[in-house]
Amino acid sequence: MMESGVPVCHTCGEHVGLNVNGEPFVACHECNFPICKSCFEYDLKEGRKACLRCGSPYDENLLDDVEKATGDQSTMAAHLNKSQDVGIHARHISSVSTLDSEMAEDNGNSIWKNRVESWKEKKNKKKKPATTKVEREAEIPPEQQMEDKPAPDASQPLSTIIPIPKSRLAPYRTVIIMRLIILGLFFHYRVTNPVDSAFGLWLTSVICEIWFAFSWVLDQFPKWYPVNRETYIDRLSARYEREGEPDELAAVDFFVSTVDPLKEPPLITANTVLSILALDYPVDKVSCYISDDGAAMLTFESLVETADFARKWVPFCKKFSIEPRAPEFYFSQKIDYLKDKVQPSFVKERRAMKRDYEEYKIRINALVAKAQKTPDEGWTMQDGTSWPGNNPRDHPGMIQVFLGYSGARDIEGNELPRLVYVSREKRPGYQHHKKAGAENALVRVSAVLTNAPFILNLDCDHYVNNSKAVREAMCFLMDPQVGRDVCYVQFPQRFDGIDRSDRYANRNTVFFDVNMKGLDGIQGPVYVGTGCVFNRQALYGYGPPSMPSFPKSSSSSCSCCCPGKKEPKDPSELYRDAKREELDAAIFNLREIDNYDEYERSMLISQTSFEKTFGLSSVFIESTLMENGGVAESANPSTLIKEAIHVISCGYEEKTAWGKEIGWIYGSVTEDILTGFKMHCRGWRSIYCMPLRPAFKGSAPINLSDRLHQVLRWALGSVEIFLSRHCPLWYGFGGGRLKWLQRLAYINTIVYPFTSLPLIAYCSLPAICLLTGKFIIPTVMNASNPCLFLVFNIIYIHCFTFSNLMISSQTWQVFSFLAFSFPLS
Ligand SMILES: O=c1ccn([C@@H]2O[C@H](COP(=O)(O)OP(=O)(O)O[C@H]3O[C@H](CO)[C@@H](O)[C@H](O)[C@H]3O)[C@@H](O)[C@H]2O)c(=O)[nH]1
Ligand SMILES: [Mn+2]
Ligand SMILES: [Zn+2]
Ligand SMILES: [Zn+2]
Repeated sequence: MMESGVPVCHTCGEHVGLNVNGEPFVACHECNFPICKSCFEYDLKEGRKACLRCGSPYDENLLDDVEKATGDQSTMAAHLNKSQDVGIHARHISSVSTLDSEMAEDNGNSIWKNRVESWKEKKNKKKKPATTKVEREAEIPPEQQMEDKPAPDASQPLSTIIPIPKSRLAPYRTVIIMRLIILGLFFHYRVTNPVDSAFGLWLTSVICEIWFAFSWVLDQFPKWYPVNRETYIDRLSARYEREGEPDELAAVDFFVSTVDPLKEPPLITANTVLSILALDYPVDKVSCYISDDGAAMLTFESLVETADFARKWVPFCKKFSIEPRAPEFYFSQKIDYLKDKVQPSFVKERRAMKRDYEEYKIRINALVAKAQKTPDEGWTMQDGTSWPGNNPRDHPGMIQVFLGYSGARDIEGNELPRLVYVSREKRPGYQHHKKAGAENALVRVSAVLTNAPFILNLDCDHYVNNSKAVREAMCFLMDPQVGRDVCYVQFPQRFDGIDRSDRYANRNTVFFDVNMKGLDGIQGPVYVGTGCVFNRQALYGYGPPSMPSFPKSSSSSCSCCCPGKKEPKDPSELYRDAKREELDAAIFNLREIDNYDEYERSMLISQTSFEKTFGLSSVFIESTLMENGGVAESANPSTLIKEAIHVISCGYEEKTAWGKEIGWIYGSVTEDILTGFKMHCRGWRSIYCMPLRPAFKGSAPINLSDRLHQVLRWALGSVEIFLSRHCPLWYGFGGGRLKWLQRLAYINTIVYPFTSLPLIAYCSLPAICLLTGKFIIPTVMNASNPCLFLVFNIIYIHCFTFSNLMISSQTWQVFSFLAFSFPLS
C-alpha cells in the first residue's frame, strides 16, 4: 500500500507514484495536476507536452528523460496530431438550418442530397449487416464466448412471464383481505360510537380516516397481480440477425429533451447523447434527436464537440464492450476495470481515451464558462453569422444533422448513428406546451427524416446504463405475439448519487419495484416520462390492431381517437380497425398516383382528412401511412429538410389533434401520466421491463428546495388532470377498454395530492385534543380495548406509507410517533 498522501492520477486512477527523491511525482509544477508517470510518458509519446489543466509546458527535466527514452517518435506524433486537429476543427459546422437562412438551407439540402443518395446506394447493395459477425463476437464478454452454449432457438418466444409463486402471493393477498375486514370493523366502531362531547373533532377525524382508508384501497388493489418478466436477447439475435442476411432489427428514434443548459449541464446532456450513440445496436437503426427548447448556442456548440468526440468514444466502447457507455459515469466507476478484459491493448487505449475525454471535458467547460454572460449584441456563430436563437422566446426553427451516412465516420472508418439538433420555432402568442410540445415536435421531425417504427425518449439527465436496453425492449415489441398490442415498454427510473438513507425519497422504491410490477399484471405500467420505448403507431392515436374498431363517428375527423358511443354491431367488423383500413386505402392511392405531380398528390392526400388530425404536411402524413416505418421512397429528398422545418413551426399544431388526441397529450405538467392514460384507454397494453443491469440512470434533485418544487409540480400536474376532461374518474368509460383495476391506479395517481388536506387536519387533531382536553375516541375504550389501539395504529401507519407525498424515513417516524403517543396520552 502506498501512503495516503500520494495523489491519484487523474487519467488512470492509479496513485501517481514517487520520484527518485521519494516525493510524489509531479509533472506540472504550475498547478500540480495529478498525473502518474506512465500516463505522463504516454502523453509525451502522443506529442502533448503541456499540462492538461493549466496549459503550461511540462517540467523540462522530466521531458528530457522521457524523450531520451522514446526518441524521435514524439515529434512525429505531434505533427500528426496537429494535422488531425486542423481536420477536426474544419469539420465544426457552425451553420444551422433555419427557415429564414438561405445559406443554411443550401447546406441542409446538400446534406440531404448526400444522405438520400447513400440510402439509394444502400438499397442497391442490399445492406450489409451493420456489425459483422466477428465484431459481434468481440462484444460478447469472454466468459460467455467460451461456454459452449446451445445455439438459441429463433422460434422460441422472446420473453416469458415469470409468475410470482402462489406461496408468496397468497399470504400477501390474505393480509390485504384481513386488513380490509379489520378496516370495516374499525369503521363500524367509529361510526356507531360518536363522541358527543367533541362532535366536531370526532367528525373531522372520521372523515379523515375514511379518506385514508379509501386511498389505501386505491393503492392496494392495483397490486393484486404482480408479474415478473424475463427476456431472451440471444433469441432476438438469432431471429433477426441471421448470419449473411441483412439485419432485421427495427429502427429506433431516440429523443432527448433539454431546456436550459445553465440548469441542465451540457456535459450531462452530452453524456446522454454519447451513451445513445454507443449503444449495442446496428448503427443504421439508431438516430438521436436532441430537442433544445432554450435555443441555446451553448447546447448547439457542445453538441458539435460531442459529435466529434463520439468518433473516438463509440469505437472504443464497442471494441471493449464497456458499460456504461456514458464516459463521465464509466470513468468514475469505482470497480476493477480490468476484470473480464482480455485484449492486451485495453489498458493503453483506456488511458488514451481517458485523456481524450478530459480534453473534451475541458472544451465543454470552456464553452459553459463562455456562456455565463451573454454579450449585448447576442451570440455569434463561428462563421460570423448571428445565432438565430438569440431570443429564446422568439426565434425560427433550427435543425442540424450531424454524423450519419453522409456525415463524419468514426476514427476506424465505420458509420455512426445520426445525430440531429432540433430547436422548434418559438413565437410570442403561441403556446409551446413545455416538454410535451417538444416531444411532439420531435415526433414530426423524426417522422420526416427517419421515421423509425419505435421511439425511445429520455430526459437530458438520464443516460443509457445498459447498452443492450433497446434489445430488451425489442424482445417485447418485435415479438409477433406479444408486441402487437404493446404501446410502450417502460423501464424503471434509477438514480445515481443518492445518499444512503435516500433523504428525499428519490428512489421511489415502492413505486418502481412494487406498484409498477403490479400494474404490469393488469394492463401495464404507467408512463413515467423517461426511459420508455414507444410504438410510433400508438402515438398517432390509433387503437391496437387486435382490438375491435371504434365505430366511425361522422362528426369527428379522427374516428380512432374518440371513444365510441356504441358498440359495433356487425361481429365481422369487430376485429378490424377502421382507421387502419383507411390507411391501407390511402397507401394504395399513393402508389397509384406516383405519376401525379406534387400538388395533385397533396390534394389527394388531403381528401383523406388526415390534415385535420396531423396538420398540413403531406410528407408527414405520408410517413404515418408507413406502418413499418422508413422514409417514403416517393418523397422528394430536397423537400425533406424544408419539411422538417415546416413541421416544427409554432403554428403547425393549430386546429389539429396534436396534444389533444395524438402524440404527447397537453393539459398537465405531468404530461406523462396523461399520455400513457390515453393509450390505455384505447385498449393498448404496456410492458414493464427490468433488466438485471438497470437500463437507464438519471440524476435526481438532491437538495430540499429542488425536490420540494418537483413534488409540488407533480402534485399540481395531478390536480390539473383531475380537473380536466381526461379525469380517470369519468373519462373513457365508453370504450370499455380500460381495465377497472388500471383505472383505480390512475385514480390513485391523480387524487393522492388531496390526501395532504386530511393529513394536515389529522395531524393537528392531537394538539387540539391536548389543548381542549377533549378526545376523538370515547374514553371508555382507552385501556380496555388494546386491540382497537393496534388497529387504529396500523391504519394510521398505512395511510402514511402508501402516500406518494414526500415522506422520508424521518418524517415518517415523526408521524408514527404521533400516531402511537396520542392514544396513550
Ligand atoms: O419546456 C420544457 C420543459 C422541460 N423539458 C424537458 O423535460 C424533461 C423533464 O423536466 P424536469 O424539469 O427534469 O422535470 P422532472 O420533474 O425532473 O421530470 C420528471 O417528471 C416529468 C413530469 O412528470 C416527466 O416528464 C419527466 O420525464 C420525469 O423525469 C427535461 O429533460 C427537460 O429538459 C423540455 O424539453 N421543455
Ligand atoms: Mn429531471
Ligand atoms: Zn496514470
Ligand atoms: Zn498545470
